[in-house]
Amino acid sequence: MSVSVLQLLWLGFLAVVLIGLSIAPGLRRTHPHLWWCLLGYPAALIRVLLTWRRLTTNLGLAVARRPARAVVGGMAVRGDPLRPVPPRIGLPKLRRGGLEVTVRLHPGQTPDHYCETVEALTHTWRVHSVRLFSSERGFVTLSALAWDPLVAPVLPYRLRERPLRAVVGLLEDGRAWVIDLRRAPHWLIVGATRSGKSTLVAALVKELAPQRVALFGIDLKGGMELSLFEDRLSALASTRTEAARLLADLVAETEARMQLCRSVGARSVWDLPAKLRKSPIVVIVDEVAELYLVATRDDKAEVGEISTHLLRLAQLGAALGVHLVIAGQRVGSDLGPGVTALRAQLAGRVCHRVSDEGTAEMALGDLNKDALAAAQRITLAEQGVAITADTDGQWIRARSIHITPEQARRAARKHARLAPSWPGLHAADESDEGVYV
Ligand SMILES: Nc1ncnc2c1ncn2[C@@H]1O[C@H](COP(=O)(O)OP(=O)(O)OP(=O)(O)O)[C@@H](O)[C@H]1O
Repeated sequence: MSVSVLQLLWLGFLAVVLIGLSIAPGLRRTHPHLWWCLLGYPAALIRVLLTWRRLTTNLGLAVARRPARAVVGGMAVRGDPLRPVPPRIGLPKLRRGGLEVTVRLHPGQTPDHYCETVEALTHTWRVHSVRLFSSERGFVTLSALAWDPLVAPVLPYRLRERPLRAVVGLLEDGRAWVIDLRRAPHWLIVGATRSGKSTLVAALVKELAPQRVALFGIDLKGGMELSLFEDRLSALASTRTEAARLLADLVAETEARMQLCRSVGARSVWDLPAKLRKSPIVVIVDEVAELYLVATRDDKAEVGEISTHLLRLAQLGAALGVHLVIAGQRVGSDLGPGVTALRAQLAGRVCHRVSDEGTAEMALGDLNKDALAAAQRITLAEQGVAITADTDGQWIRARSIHITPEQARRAARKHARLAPSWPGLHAADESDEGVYV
């Protein structure tokens, strides 16, 4: 019996399909991105194209060419069109761990019509999530993610190093999570114990360590957390008195920078001529509530002083290259009016799992109620997961890279020579090492 070429092709095709089906689960577990390119994306593409008409009809997004009303024998009748036309879509594009499809809106439709349908799209396409954005009038882009990238965040690529910018993790939409101090000069990071605050701070310090930045630490838990990076810090305050002194000095430095800018007619340190330019300063405060605790009358005076200094640094610092990163477990309005006033200046926000509503409210309540609800849904098992928002008020789920204390300590030690000496902030070494502003 002779086998025709057609039969051979058919057998070959069958073999490829069977091999594909048998290796798919293992490949998905071990090499999810490869699985997505080879098998997941083609299957999802076929599913999107095959279900589009039925999906949009069921969701009311397909419209009839003719009006739904007609005159029949002198009567106006209204009914469902027989064959509504679905909105036109382009070919779904392959994206890292997902796909993207652009939809042309029917006349009269707005992106809001699609916002309500993302849940249905997620189920029909059998993907982890669907997000929607509109970058061009008359079109919306539906961006689907095949799985939750926050389960095991791996940075897909390295971004170009830019001063005061740190890649600290992954966003839910698959992009890198960047803390950019030029964009949002001051940050508030909150989270209950074991929620991942210190890991995030470690990731931030590890990224800032190779840059020409002066790092300062205030850690009233006896320096337990920030002493890891001591080699790279220009100063570390571990008592409240030391913190008050350090903050007073930093305010004096900020005022000196202001004078300097005024004398040469610059509007910010970034506009200063290169030879006058100063190292940016990043002040990291761990467990901010400790700074505001009042037990005795003497404490009250010191807390008032610290509160004023922090507020001044936050108000003046943005244009003068002085940045605050304030972290804490409990940051509620009960700590005093100074904290609420400070919060207003901290445009960058990160809220991990929190144990009290007041702290989540302090971090996100003034931005978006949805963000607040999303933060309250973070579970105990989701260590490192947080809701983050910066200057544009948009919020998103994110997860920091898991940096161990040892990795952070090693990075600090490696770049210790870049720590400018304080006071005076003289560069510790004059080599070309590090990223310049
Ligand atoms: N991004 C992450 N991915 C995976 N695990 C993480 C992540 N961040 C933190 N963890 C885990 O959570 C543990 C606690 O994290 P971390 O010490 O950063 O919490 P914390 O909020 O600073 O706690 P505390 O306030 O008690 O110091 C870490 O030991 C680590 O095992």
